[in-house]
Amino acid sequence: MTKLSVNINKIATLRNSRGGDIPNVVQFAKDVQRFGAEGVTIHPRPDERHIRYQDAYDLKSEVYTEYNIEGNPIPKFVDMVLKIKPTQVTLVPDSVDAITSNAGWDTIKHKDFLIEVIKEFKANGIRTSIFVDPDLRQIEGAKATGTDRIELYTEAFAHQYSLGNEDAIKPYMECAGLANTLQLGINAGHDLSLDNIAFFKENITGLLEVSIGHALIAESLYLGVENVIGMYLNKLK
Ligand SMILES: CC(=O)[C@@H](O)[C@H](O)COP(=O)(O)O
Ligand SMILES: NCC(=O)COP(=O)(O)O
Repeated sequence: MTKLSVNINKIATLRNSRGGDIPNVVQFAKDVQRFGAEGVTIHPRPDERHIRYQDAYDLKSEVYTEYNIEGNPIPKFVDMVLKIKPTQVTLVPDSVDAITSNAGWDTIKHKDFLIEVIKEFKANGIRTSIFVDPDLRQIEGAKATGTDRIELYTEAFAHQYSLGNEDAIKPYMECAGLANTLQLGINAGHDLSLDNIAFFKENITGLLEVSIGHALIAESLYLGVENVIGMYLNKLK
């Protein structure tokens, strides 16, 4: 079964745009869970452009499904995650000024660093996942870090699929096959949408979780949040 984790970054973007507390991020997280989401994902960036560190603390008591905090493991981020102890932490090698996540880890070059930071999170009972490109060498490197799971970075698939290129799924299928052999859990995310999620899901064996935000929030502007979450859940069955 593939769990749907709703990334609520863009709710925070809208909230911050007027300087107040509308829409309320915590209430939105409560509502998406009530509508059937099986997880809530946030990605507090160092500039707090959308999710603030305080949001991460505020959400802890209200997320009763799976709580996934994503980010680059800079000291401030690591400290915050160790204090909150979410269900899962997803490590993403974002640069501070990145407009959005745009690359997976070089799990070979950063092996020693990842081993240490993953060990610390696991010692605190936090499930670990690392954001990776669909590259077999990176999957092998991920196994060496001791991570529980990988998150396949799906932007390349989403873009090519939107152009009609279904072959773009092939690297992801190969990487999923290797991950299953290595007993690495498989998550996926970035630019997944109502248009591409069913095709992705049906081709990826062992997909445990998808985290979806940008498209889901945009689709909800037209179709409604509860309706859209139901549509994703149906496509993930
Ligand atoms: C890692 C990833 O692709 C997403 O988790 C990320 O949260 C998107 O960040 P923005 O919402 O800032 O684009
Ligand atoms: N890890 C991916 C995520 O949380 C949401 O990415 P997107 O759907 O906003 O592109």
